[in-house]
Amino acid sequence: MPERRLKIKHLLNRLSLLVVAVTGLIVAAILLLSNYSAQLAQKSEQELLPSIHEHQRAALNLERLERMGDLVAYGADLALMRRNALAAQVLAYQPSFNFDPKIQKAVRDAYELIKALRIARQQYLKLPADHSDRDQQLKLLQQKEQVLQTQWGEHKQVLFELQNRIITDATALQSQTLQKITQTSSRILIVGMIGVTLFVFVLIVAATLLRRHLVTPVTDASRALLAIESGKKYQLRAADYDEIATINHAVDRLSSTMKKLHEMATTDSLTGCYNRRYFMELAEEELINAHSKQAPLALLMMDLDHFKRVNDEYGHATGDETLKLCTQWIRDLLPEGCFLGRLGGEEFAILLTQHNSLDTFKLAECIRVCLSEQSAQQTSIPHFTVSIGIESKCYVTDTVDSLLSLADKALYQAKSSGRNKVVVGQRNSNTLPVN
Ligand SMILES: Nc1nc2c(ncn2[C@@H]2O[C@H](COP(=O)(O)OP(=O)(O)OP(=O)(O)O)[C@@H](O)[C@H]2O)c(=O)[nH]1
Repeated sequence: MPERRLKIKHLLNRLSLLVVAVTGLIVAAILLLSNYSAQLAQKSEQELLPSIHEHQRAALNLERLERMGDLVAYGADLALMRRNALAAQVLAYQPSFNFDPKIQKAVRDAYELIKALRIARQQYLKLPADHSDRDQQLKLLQQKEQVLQTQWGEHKQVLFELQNRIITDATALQSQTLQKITQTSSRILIVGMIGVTLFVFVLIVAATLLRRHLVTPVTDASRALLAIESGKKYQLRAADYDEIATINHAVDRLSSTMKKLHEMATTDSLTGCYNRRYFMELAEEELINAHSKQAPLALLMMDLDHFKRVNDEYGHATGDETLKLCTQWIRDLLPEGCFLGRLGGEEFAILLTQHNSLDTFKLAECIRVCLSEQSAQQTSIPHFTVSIGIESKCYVTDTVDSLLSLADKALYQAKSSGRNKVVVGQRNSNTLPVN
């Protein structure tokens, strides 16, 4: 049953939804706070500011009342006293003190005192010169005036304290308003900062998810394609999304197709060893390598003796089986760094790297003897022998073709001198071990 995966568009939809939701929340929070701040400012303007102004006005009026009282209590001009007493009356009964009954009472008491003081002063100043008991009356009026002045002095103190309280209250109201506005501004700032942080966080989460589920798998797939192109190994992680799974599946199929194609292009279908074209390519590379590193390199040409007879006497199928077993046994004998190629028919070539001449000769002998022995023991095929010609790289001018041609000549010699032999090429034969 195929695994059920989400499509990439679902991932993108979810991420978009997340970003939109978070942005909406942040905008809503900022709008709410801004609205609250605006309301607060409006409230301050409508309620607190008039109240502050009322307090400031009351404080000023109290000061004016004190000055008026002083003019009445200690003045000598009756007209001026009368005007001030009238003004004090107007002031005492105006609504600017209504916000506090205690102040209202103190102001009205002040007016009553001012009124009493004006009457006492008037009586004192207007006492007729021919009054029968003038001295006595003056003394009494003076005493009364003094009592009232003392009372006025005490009441002025009360008014002064009230004035101070009003100013303190007004200042408190002012700072309270400012504090509220500052608090709201700070809240807006904090919410804004939290919002921006949240938004950045959501963006990071979105980027991480996109990277994990989209960018990395696509990058991996592209790396895998490059690896397939250069014949290297690759590894793909399990896909979380449908489209990525499809890409990974296509990459795997491409890889196995490429492997099959490469195998078909490089190997011989009957024996599984390298075909002539690929063997020649490998030999070219190894020869260049050996030249640059001054390393030894040898070529062996091997041919099955009288193979035609095998086909003729046992049939083509047995001939094929013989070729298969022959290559299998040779492969088992070859050390690391050696390549076996089927050049055609029953003719094989072996490329040996990192082998000196003696080792090469020994290996060729070993192959010859082993094949003969193993085929003798094998019941499914007839006994067979092989002839081998060897040629080693001697000069920088040596090419794969020239080495093959020289090894072929050595093989021809092996055949013509009786078969089942290893013959070293003429260039190396006088100094066996070769090279
Ligand atoms: N069964 C089978 N036979 C093949 C194949 N390729 C070539 N041959 C046979 O190999 C034989 C080669 O014979 P020859 O070239 O005359 O040489 P030989 O009989 O081995 O004799 P010498 O090489 O001189 O020892 C031919 O009969 C080819 O038909 C193959 O893929 N399968």
